[in-house]
Amino acid sequence: MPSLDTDPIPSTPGKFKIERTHPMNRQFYRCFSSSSTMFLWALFLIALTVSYLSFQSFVDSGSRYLSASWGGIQWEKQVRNSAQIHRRGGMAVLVTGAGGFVGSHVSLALKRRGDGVVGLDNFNNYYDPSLKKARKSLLNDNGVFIVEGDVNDAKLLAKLFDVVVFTHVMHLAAQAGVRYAMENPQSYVHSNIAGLVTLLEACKSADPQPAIVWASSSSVYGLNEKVPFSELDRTDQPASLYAATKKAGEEITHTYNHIYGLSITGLRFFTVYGPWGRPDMAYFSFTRSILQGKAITIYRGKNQVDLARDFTFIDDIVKGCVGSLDTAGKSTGSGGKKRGPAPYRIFNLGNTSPVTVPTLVNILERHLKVKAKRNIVDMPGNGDVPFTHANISLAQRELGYKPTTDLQTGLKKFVTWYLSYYGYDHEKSVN
Ligand SMILES: O=C(O)[C@H]1O[C@H](OP(=O)(O)OP(=O)(O)OC[C@H]2O[C@@H](n3ccc(=O)[nH]c3=O)[C@H](O)[C@@H]2O)[C@H](O)[C@@H](O)[C@H]1O
Repeated sequence: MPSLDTDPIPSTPGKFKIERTHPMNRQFYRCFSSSSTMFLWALFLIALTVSYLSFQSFVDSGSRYLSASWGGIQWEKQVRNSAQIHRRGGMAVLVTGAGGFVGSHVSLALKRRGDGVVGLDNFNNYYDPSLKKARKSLLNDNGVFIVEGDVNDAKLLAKLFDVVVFTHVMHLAAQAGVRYAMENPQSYVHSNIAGLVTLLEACKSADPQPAIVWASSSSVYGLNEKVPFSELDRTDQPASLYAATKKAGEEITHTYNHIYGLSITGLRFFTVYGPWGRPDMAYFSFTRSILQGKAITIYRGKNQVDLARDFTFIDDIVKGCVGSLDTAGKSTGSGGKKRGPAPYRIFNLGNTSPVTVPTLVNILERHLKVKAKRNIVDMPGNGDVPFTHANISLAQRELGYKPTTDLQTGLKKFVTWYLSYYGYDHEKSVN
């Protein structure tokens, strides 16, 4: 029999370090040599662990209670007021990502026509949170209350559905950005997969169930080369993790439609731009750099072909979102049980006229009256696709969707907003 003093032999050399037994350790081993002492020690350790764990859970629940930014009578009153419907046949809509670019515009449009709107946003710092807070304050001035919280917070969602009978959910909260997925892949799983499932679980259990309209993405077309992209084209070749999570969202929502009777409409947005936009997007960051006199990097595709996007103006996208809410059929389930088939729809929301990135820069130069310093580089393998181009006939037919703003006009509106928001103090225009 090997004694306690014998060195253990590692099964995989190098996996753990062999410690020479210290004289102090010998005493420690002797302590355990009698079985009754060992039993007492074990009891003591168990008691210690149990009291530590209960203390931890007390601290956790206490701090959650103290730091929770939602709950309470006043909070519920704000939520109810915001959800008030002020037109006949109006809807009560929960807008997730309401502090975001598309979310803030859609919330305002719904509120202005008399629908009830409650926002939800976690105000994360993917880009300058002060821009999100400024959107929040604009919405607040227009009677839209944004709850600060995450779509992964099932308790918060349950509470919201408890306080308000939402007829619709406009789900826009997401981790956006194609190239950032290589830097922070987990954030895409957290928001676009886990967050989506948490939200669908809440919607499935709500009684009555709301109809759901949510943001998919043009990026699901990935390496598809058939143009223009139609909803029937293949979407099984994503070029980025962002695209893959959006594609997964389309499959996940299909499951909830199939099993629980949730009414689902997925919208494939094509590179949305405009006032109050996202600072991480090319048109926005180019504007900032041009004004600051910094060089901009323009990616170029294979064989020196310019990249192109079907840039779509925010007002057109808002019309598509509102049209989707207006035409969404009802969910059929209740109490988590399906009572019959419910609609499952997917639409492209694009502009149908792709423009190359260098042309986008030319337009910005004209509007800003400043020459850009261009640094043209080959497109790195970072998830980008060479071009996008939407076929919108389905959305035209079913939603009455008809984009009316060309890139020239839309960028003019963006630049006007940019200069009024950031002024000419270019140092202020941080990311
Ligand atoms: O339709 C979508 O579903 C997506 O649209 C948007 O993605 P993209 O179409 O990639 O927009 P965006 O980043 O503005 O790059 C535009 C062009 O500029 C090029 N580009 C970009 C940056 C740069 O420094 N240089 C450059 O040439 C770049 O190579 C590209 O050709 C949303 O961000 C995304 O969240 C998602 O909603």
